[in-house]
Amino acid sequence: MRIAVMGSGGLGGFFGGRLAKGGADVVFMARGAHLAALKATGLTIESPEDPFTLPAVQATDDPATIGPVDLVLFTVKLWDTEAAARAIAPIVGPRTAVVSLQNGVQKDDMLRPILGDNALMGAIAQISTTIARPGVIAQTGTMQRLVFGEFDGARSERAERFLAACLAGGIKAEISTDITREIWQKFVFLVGLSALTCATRCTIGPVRENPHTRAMLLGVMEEVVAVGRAHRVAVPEDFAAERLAFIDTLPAGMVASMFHDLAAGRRLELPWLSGGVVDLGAAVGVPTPLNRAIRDVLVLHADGRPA
Ligand SMILES: NC(=O)C1=CN([C@@H]2O[C@H](COP(=O)(O)OP(=O)(O)OC[C@H]3O[C@@H](n4cnc5c(N)ncnc54)[C@H](OP(=O)(O)O)[C@@H]3O)[C@@H](O)[C@H]2O)C=CC1
Ligand SMILES: CC(C)(CO)C(=O)C(=O)O
Repeated sequence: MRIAVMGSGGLGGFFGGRLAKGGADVVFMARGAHLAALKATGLTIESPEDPFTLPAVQATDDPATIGPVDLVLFTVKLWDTEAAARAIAPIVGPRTAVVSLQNGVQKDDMLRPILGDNALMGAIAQISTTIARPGVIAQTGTMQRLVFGEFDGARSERAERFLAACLAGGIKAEISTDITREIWQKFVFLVGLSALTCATRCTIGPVRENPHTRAMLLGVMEEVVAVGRAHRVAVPEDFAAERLAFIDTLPAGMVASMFHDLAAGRRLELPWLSGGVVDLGAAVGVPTPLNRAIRDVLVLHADGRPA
């Protein structure tokens, strides 16, 4: 299976690396020092479970040199979505699947006008990875899971082929027949985790212990559930409470990726997380005061560290 990774950072580098290790024909799209290192010394995955190095990988910043592929793993940060989608036009043929592992529930609607309905397959990724240094991806913890599927629920041949490639590479992967619900359910958890860890500058341990922050965490997630249900997504009504129980099982030191971005003074995906909840809530008349407050206290950091 010929696979191109658009944005070979924490997420794309990790999953693209595992797919290549499993025998897929993978080309990595990257830029800057990371691209130079991939070309010079290959790709290294630092992982507590299964570290490995691929000493030589195909890497480029020019999609025109790749030719049409079977599947594009789309893994740029959300603010790069439109530009990266336009850049991959030369490698998307009539049967190419484009699988966005990005966070949030708006990513596929951002891609659809550029790439068309047929190209898109829905997906979520559960993992914690980052570019440790050029050419090197570091995984925190051992959680790694991909869930993907066609938006119409069909178990398509391209989804089955991708599943086989994932499993060959040691990726814990599965096909979902209700991928829209999966994407929203991950969104409920991610918005809660990112909102509360960023607003408090604390890990999830103290957030879930304190009655005030615990109530706010639950309230933030309840708003996401209400917005999803108003958008006719079959998220169970009590899903926020269920996620809170799940959060109680997580390591106390866990934070969201947006917390790392905030701590490092990098740009934030806030407009598509709590900000996305506010916008999507407004579109269907569902009030989202807690997510609005989170968005409004973090907004000064959304473009990176304020001067
Ligand atoms: N990392 C994780 O653990 C998880 C991340 N996600 C989501 O996945 C998405 C990606 O996150 P993550 O992997 O952490 O981000 P990274 O910043 O680590 O990786 C994105 C990479 O894409 C590169 N890039 C952007 N545009 C282009 C382009 N046109 N051509 C070539 N390369 C390009 C960036 O380069 P440059 O640095 O130069 O901009 C960067 O190296 C986000 O939506 C995130 O929320 C979801 C689950 C877990
Ligand atoms: C919650 C988590 C770690 C799950 O993959 C995530 O997606 C993020 O923090 O961006």
